[in-house]
Amino acid sequence: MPGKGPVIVITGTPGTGKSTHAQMLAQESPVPLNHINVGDLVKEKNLYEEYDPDWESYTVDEDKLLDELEPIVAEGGIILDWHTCEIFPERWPDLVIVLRCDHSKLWERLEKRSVESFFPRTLVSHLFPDRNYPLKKIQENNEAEIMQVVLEEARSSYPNEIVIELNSESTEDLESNITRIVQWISNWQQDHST
Ligand SMILES: Nc1ncnc2c1ncn2[C@@H]1O[C@H](COP(=O)(O)OP(=O)(O)O)[C@@H](O)[C@H]1O
Repeated sequence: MPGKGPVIVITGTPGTGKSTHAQMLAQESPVPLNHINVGDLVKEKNLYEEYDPDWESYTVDEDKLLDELEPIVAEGGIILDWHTCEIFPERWPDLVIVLRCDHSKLWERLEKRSVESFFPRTLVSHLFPDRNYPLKKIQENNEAEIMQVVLEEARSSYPNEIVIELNSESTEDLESNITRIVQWISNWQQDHST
């Protein structure tokens, strides 16, 4: 979709490094990119139907979310950072990055979001609201990563040539991924300058 900059979707199972990549990319990109953490936007703007405290998750109101994002996407120059991507219309993204991570490493990362292994669940939400990440959610996300759910979703929703799978297991991966995406943005910029 043409605009002042490309529309880049960064997706992947929770914990694969989407926000880390998006923040770094926003800093290093040769064109200004506005990082939109879609999960945060859903909470801030109440774009959900209900909240499930057991799973610590929101059922997103997809119509409301798309209405909110449409004018922002039309402007271009954005990174959409979310653990799913198939609801975004095919015409939106110029590039879809799917981050991947070895499942045992991913488990360790997600475990850091949870203190449930040390304290009873009923206490956790009161004492540690920021680390109230249910163990069953770690399991679910781990299985999803093994089954490459997000990758399949991206491949079935967008043309193959704009879907790129990148490993995100180390800082070396992070740096080389950012270098590669920055190069892609420079090419995009050249192709779109008149
Ligand atoms: N490529 C990487 N190498 C090392 N650590 C990483 C990498 N990507 C992410 N992390 C770490 O993993 C954790 C989850 O990253 P985050 O960006 O919050 O994931 P997401 O946005 O996909 O949920 C953070 O502690 C982050 O520092």
